[in-house]
Amino acid sequence: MQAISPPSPNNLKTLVRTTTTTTPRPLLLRVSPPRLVVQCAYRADSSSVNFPNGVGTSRADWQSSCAILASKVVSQEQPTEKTGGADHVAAVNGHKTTIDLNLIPIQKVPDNNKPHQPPKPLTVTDLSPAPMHGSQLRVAYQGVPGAYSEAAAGKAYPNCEAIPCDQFEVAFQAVELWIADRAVLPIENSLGGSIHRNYDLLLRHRLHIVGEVQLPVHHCLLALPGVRKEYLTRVISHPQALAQCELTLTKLGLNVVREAVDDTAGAAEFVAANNLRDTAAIASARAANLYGLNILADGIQDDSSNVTRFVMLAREPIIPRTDRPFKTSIVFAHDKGTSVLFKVLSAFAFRNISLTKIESRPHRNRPIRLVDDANVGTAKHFEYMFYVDFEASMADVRAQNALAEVQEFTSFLRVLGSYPMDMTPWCPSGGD
Ligand SMILES: O=C(O)C(=O)C[C@]1(C(=O)O)C=C[C@@H](O)C=C1
Repeated sequence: MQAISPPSPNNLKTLVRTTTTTTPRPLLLRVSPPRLVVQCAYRADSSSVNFPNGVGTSRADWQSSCAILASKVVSQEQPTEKTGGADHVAAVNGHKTTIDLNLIPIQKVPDNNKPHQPPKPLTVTDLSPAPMHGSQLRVAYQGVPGAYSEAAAGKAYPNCEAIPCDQFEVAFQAVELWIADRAVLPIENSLGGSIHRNYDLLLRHRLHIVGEVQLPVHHCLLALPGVRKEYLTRVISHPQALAQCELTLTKLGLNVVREAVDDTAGAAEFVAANNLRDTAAIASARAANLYGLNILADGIQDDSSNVTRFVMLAREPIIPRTDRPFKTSIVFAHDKGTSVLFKVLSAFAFRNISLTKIESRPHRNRPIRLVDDANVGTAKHFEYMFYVDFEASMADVRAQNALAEVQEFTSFLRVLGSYPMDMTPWCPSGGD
């Protein structure tokens, strides 16, 4: 198996930005230094139930504690420092005063199969907040047109204006600064696993998850017209796409260098714009169409039911309901690391609430906990933030009680969102 070249930030920027293609450019914002924003959405009062000895109470204890805790849910959002601000919008495509939000999808000219010249980029005067009435919803996504995230934005919000952003962080900021109304971001893939960057950004920013969409991801191997597999020395794509196609690439005899770039469609654009005859891109059929590439191989994901789950983010949460299936996403931490994990998870198990996802990320504020033992030395435990998705609405009393109990065992708890589950019929061959 070939090693994937580490994505050097400078190279990545160069890859996507030095192209001369006529497609819309992604939105670029200057990103402020990372700050951890911590807020507690649910709290119990000070008369909370304590478990003697920390661990090891019986199931009966747990259940009675659940009943006691039932009345203790207090919804309270702590005021936190706002991330971003108008002053953060400064560097856009290398210019201080110009922002490029070319939003109109490229149309094909039927006879020469070349894209139209795109409309003129928008300027800084277009940075005013979105008009609330009679206008299209503006949806930020990471990548360039033809990216799967753009397709996910279209699935989540048909007829929206899709705003390309060069990084995930920029998509968050676009919503915070009212440049966009929503962001649609990948969070996990059935083959490649979690998109960790977005888990970290969910915590750092104050946006709310207001929905999810699951998009079948159907990858193609794209190259310039006339290029054959035998000519290839390199395959470029988003790291997730490379991971999702690794076995198939090997089966196709493509034991060539893999190189990671910012997004799949950006890879296609790069191959086309630089007339690379030794390089193929993994991207969607739509990207092939947009950038004038041929499809050398179709459906090259290692599993035909390859699906990426995206979350929709907004400045305000939606009001949870109980008349349709809802999911709730939370993040929590505890001073004693993983030792409370069982207690937290049992709060859901005892109420028959199914968990759909558990993820852990390093606790950036306190990554290591030292435990001294005079006899044997010092144990160095890693500390985590735990992300859990469960199948219940926050309007459901079971979920409220479960969270009241969870906060008893956690030093930090935040509800990231309670939102309708994507229940669209299963259609894995649906393509991109
Ligand atoms: O590069 C793209 O086209 C994206 O939309 C990003 C992304 C991802 O981050 O996982 C989205 C879906 C696919 O899983 C591959 C890549």
